[in-house]
Amino acid sequence: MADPFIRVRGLEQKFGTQHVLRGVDLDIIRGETLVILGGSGGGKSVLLKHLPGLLRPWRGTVEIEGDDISGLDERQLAPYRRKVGIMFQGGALFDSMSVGENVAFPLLEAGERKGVRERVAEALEIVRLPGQEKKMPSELSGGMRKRVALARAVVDRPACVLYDEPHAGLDPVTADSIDHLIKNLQTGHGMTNVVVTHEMRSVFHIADRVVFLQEGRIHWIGGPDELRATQDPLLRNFIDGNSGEPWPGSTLRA
Ligand SMILES: Nc1ncnc2c1ncn2[C@@H]1O[C@H](COP(=O)(O)OP(=O)(O)OP(=O)(O)O)[C@@H](O)[C@H]1O
Repeated sequence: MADPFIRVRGLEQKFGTQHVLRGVDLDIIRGETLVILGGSGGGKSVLLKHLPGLLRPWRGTVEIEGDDISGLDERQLAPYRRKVGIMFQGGALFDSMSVGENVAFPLLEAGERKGVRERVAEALEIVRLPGQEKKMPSELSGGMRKRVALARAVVDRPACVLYDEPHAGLDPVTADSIDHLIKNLQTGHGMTNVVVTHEMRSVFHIADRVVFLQEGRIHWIGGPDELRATQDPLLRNFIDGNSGEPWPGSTLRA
């Protein structure tokens, strides 16, 4: 098996009585783009948050490059978090800060003082927003906000980037441009990508492997071609966007 950058074993998460993750085993291979699919509320975002230690496992372990991070405190987690950038759901920019200040934020948090301006400029180049440092988030379109969020996720040159629904709220063309950026980070910059999305078009464009999470467990894992051909009823309905409910008048047509 190829070299895993992140290894998840027996991961379980409970919130009160709600058992959200019920034993997830997953290897995230260095340099791949892994897409996580699944129904709403199935635990995709919770799984994503475990990867850089933003949540502590109820049971099980998460390893980054062979080191078990599941028992570490915030200070001990800091070097691992620098290896794993996150583009949060909705972009989550600080509205009172300029684009440049937003992108610089993780570097300043990590105590970096030298070369910050250059690295911010480089990150904005990568997301194809060069020279936009002075703009305020309120002046940006939804797609541009996502790009700024992506620049912030990669400014510290992480080995791996996590994306929580990067296409949410975008038109198909803008969503496609985000896919190009994601793929370019993998092929041009050697990054490992883990993407939670509902966009099937994007899955077939960017994924090397796909994981389908169902009720807190991995129901299916495979490549995009296997996904296209699958006869698994759960996956078929998901791919075809079929809830199984009848349409009004459908009996008349039958
Ligand atoms: N911090 C938390 N405290 C309590 N419950 C939580 C917490 N985070 C998530 N949950 C619950 O865990 C379940 C799974 O949430 P999660 O956000 O991972 O779903 P998801 O698969 O990403 O869904 P969606 O596609 O709708 O975003 C939900 O029922 C959610 O309410």
